[in-house]
Amino acid sequence: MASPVEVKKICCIGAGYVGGPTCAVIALKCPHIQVTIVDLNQSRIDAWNSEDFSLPIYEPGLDDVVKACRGRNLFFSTDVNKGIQEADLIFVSVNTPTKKNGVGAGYAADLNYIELATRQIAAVATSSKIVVEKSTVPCRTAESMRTILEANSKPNCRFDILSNPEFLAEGTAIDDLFNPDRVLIGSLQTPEGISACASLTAVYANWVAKERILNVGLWSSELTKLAANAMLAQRISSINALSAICEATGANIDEVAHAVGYDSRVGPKFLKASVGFGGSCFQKDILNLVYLSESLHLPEVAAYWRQVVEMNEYQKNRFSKRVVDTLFNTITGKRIAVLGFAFKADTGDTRESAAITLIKNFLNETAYVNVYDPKVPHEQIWQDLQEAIPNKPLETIQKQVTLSASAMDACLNAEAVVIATEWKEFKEIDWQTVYDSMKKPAFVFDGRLLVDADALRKIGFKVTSIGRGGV
Ligand SMILES: NC(=O)c1ccc[n+]([C@@H]2O[C@H](COP(=O)([O-])OP(=O)(O)OC[C@H]3O[C@@H](n4cnc5c(N)ncnc54)[C@H](O)[C@@H]3O)[C@@H](O)[C@H]2O)c1
Ligand SMILES: O=c1ccn([C@@H]2O[C@H](COP(=O)(O)OP(=O)(O)O[C@H]3O[C@H](CO)[C@@H](O)[C@H](O)[C@H]3O)[C@@H](O)[C@H]2O)c(=O)[nH]1
Repeated sequence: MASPVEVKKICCIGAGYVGGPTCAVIALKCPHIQVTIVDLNQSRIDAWNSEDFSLPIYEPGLDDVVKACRGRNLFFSTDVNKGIQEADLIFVSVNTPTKKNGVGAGYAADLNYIELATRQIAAVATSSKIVVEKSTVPCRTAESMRTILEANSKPNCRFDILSNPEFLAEGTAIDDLFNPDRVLIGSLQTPEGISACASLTAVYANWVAKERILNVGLWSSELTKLAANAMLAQRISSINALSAICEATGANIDEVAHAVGYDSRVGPKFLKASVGFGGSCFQKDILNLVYLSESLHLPEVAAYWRQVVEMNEYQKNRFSKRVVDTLFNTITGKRIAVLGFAFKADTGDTRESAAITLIKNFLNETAYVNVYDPKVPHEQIWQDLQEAIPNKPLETIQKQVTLSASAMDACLNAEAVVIATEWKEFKEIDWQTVYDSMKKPAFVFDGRLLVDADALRKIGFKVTSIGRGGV
């Protein structure tokens, strides 16, 4: 094996939900390494550099990490070329959304941002680099990156490509990065590939135990990321499918999940029934896996994974329908308070949030909707609703939707409260005051199994929870 390069300067291309927190934590844990995070988006970089630390993403504990190292060994910049030129190791952490047009539209990952970043590395690098795929990509993307880099490299520039997918979850990103279940590094099993892998392993070894750093082949690493997300999402769709049976039979999904999860072969995590999973990753990565399976002429495999996403759509629509059915089969002209807009608690991210589908369905039934979320900016909510309902002008949507300043405000004069995100503050609301301010009968629909349904019933609410008999 060639002796591994000691990494002294890291550049991360993409200052988003992954690049920002991941590389900020590397800077914190490796004070001897200079870390520069670059992005084309000027306003995002300005926010990362803002004096009052109003960072572009909300993530508990992130501001402390950035405060500890920004200006010391952590830098944010729009000068992508300089970042590339100076680094020994480059993380490519750009977005890989689902393709909207062309071959594979609606399923395949859009690799345009990966390709542009790779071409930029090839064009401006004047010394050898280790290039690390951090973004989630289809299996064998590293091969395309290598072809682009090798076809465009200058003399004496060598590029070694690694796959190092990220497993952090939003809302717990800092904790996940401090104490990862595992760090996965995929490399070609050549002397150079193994040496590059050793260089990156040495970076993580500053704070991650060696036995948690897994070294595998490149393609296994790329596929593991898709597989991990598919299997996590599959658990949620499985428990959500069972929640429908619970509602029809009088069984209680929390009791079923608890008892099933007690089996050590199953385990208790990711068995919380909900109004449906959201987030930028699960749906995108499963559709990516579906596309991969179809491209490999494995239609049964594709159908198997597609069903996980279909079950999720069913769950969101089934929940909205239960709201309408319970409110005497019509919500026309009725006011519904939707508590939570983020796809999960402790994040301001709304990508693929179940709340968007619920609100769209309520507006379709010509209801009025009050929305409150403690972290999602109002412009984001308008943007998401406009994208979800492209056939209605924003002004029309705004006639039906009010953005409220608090949960209490949202519930005022409403006929029903729908809990779409499991923010802790919704558990702690003064529900008696909410009840007093609502129209009667006052309904609560708990899409997150968050509140104490029996306590609310004692106040007078009619309560319907996912996976339980209602009212
Ligand atoms: N969000 C998560 O929790 C999460 C977790 C694990 C993996 N991932 C994966 O990580 C990748 C990034 O996700 P994200 O949520 O951070 O995306 P994001 O959209 O928040 O950030 C991506 C950033 O890359 C920038 N960018 C794109 N092309 C660029 C270029 N050529 N040069 C410089 N900057 C460029 C964009 O401006 C954007 O700010 C995706 O592949 C995603 O699937 C995301
Ligand atoms: O028991 C559960 C667990 C989660 N969810 C929902 O599932 C979605 C995703 O939650 P979570 O996985 O916690 O957040 P993400 O930030 O989307 O993280 C997932 O996606 C990331 C991006 O690929 C991966 O890195 C993480 O490992 C993976 O957990 C959210 O809407 C949750 O509310 C449930 O409904 N029930």
